[in-house]
Amino acid sequence: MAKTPETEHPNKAFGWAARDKSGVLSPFHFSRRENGENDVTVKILYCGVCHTDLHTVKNDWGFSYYPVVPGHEIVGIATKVGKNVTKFKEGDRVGVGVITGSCQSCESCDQDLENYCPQMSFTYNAIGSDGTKNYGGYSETIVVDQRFVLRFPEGLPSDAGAPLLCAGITVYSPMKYYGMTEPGKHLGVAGLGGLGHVAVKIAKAFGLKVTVISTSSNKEDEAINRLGADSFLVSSDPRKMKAALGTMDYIIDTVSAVHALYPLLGLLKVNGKLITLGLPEKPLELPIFPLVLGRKMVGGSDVGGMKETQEMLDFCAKHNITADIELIKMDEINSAMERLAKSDVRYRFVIDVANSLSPP
Ligand SMILES: NC(=O)c1ccc[n+]([C@@H]2O[C@H](COP(=O)([O-])OP(=O)(O)OC[C@H]3O[C@@H](n4cnc5c(N)ncnc54)[C@H](O)[C@@H]3O)[C@@H](O)[C@H]2O)c1
Ligand SMILES: [Zn+2]
Ligand SMILES: [Zn+2]
Repeated sequence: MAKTPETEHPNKAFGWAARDKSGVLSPFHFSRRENGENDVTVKILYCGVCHTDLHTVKNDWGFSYYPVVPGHEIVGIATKVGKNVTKFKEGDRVGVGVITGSCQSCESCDQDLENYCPQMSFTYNAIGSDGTKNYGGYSETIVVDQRFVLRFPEGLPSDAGAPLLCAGITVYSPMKYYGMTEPGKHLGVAGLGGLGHVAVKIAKAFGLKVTVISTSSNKEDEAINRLGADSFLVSSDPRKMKAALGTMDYIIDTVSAVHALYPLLGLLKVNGKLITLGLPEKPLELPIFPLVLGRKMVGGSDVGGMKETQEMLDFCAKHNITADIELIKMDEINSAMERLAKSDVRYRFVIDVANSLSPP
């Protein structure tokens, strides 16, 4: 008889999955592999809700592979460690982020850039190294090779710290790589959602001057008084956009939908850098004139390697950086997804997995 998600591995597992592009999530029985020699089994406590989870359950990119158990901002407790595991012991608080596998021998892996390995596998909606499908953190447990497990620093709370495992590293890594950490330089953050609000906090810890660029003034007060931004620019206000032309050294663009890059490029100084992190379902138009005439750069970045993710967690613990979260129960996920689609969240939903997920 063909193996089903419930019978392909020896250990029973339970989570919530989307079955089709309606994106509606519902209870799902499946199974997890036996804890191998290099593996850590994690009892999941909290899991953040990233916009990538929403893109995937809705099949925005056309490669969703149902059923999908999303979730890649996972904090939990190690309950089993394999005999070759040196980094963790049972009872340790650990994190699991966006990637759970790579070849471990290519040029990227050798440079601690597993995120750019050609054989990198995502935590969900992907095939793992054993040839079976990966299911993410909207579930009770997960089994992960120790290379892809993070030590969760003592000072970080498990719930508000969970979003750092994707949102945190996704904004930290390009800031480091593209040299966007020089104190006093001016950073624009376009899109004030999960990624954007963490970008503001990390940028302030690096000593940057931060301006949030947003389509409306709704979040202005919070951005400045709660998140610590220095100023707020409403992109739908032509007068303010004109006054801000050529004032920014760098921009981090976290917008999740198709949008124009032209106005953002105009905000950059000569030699300015626009780093796009959002993953809209259709290509963006790249205006060449402002790039050429201002020697500007447009770049991208995909999460970060494991070494840098650990560095980011330690940095956030040291600087008391966490996400601003709305804690939800597992059975509130469908309304949370609807609210996320409308940008109605301050600023990241986190599922209280351990206290709200139980098999029916
Ligand atoms: N590069 C990576 O490694 C990586 C990692 C995580 C997420 N992502 C992607 O980044 C994007 C943002 O993720 P998030 O979790 O922060 O999402 P989010 O929904 O929390 O935030 C997105 C922000 O974009 C704004 N926005 C949406 N449409 C807009 C438009 N047309 N114009 C201007 N602003 C608009 C929203 O108001 C919101 O503030 C998603 O596309 C996600 O898939 C990329
Ligand atoms: Zn994510
Ligand atoms: Zn590799």
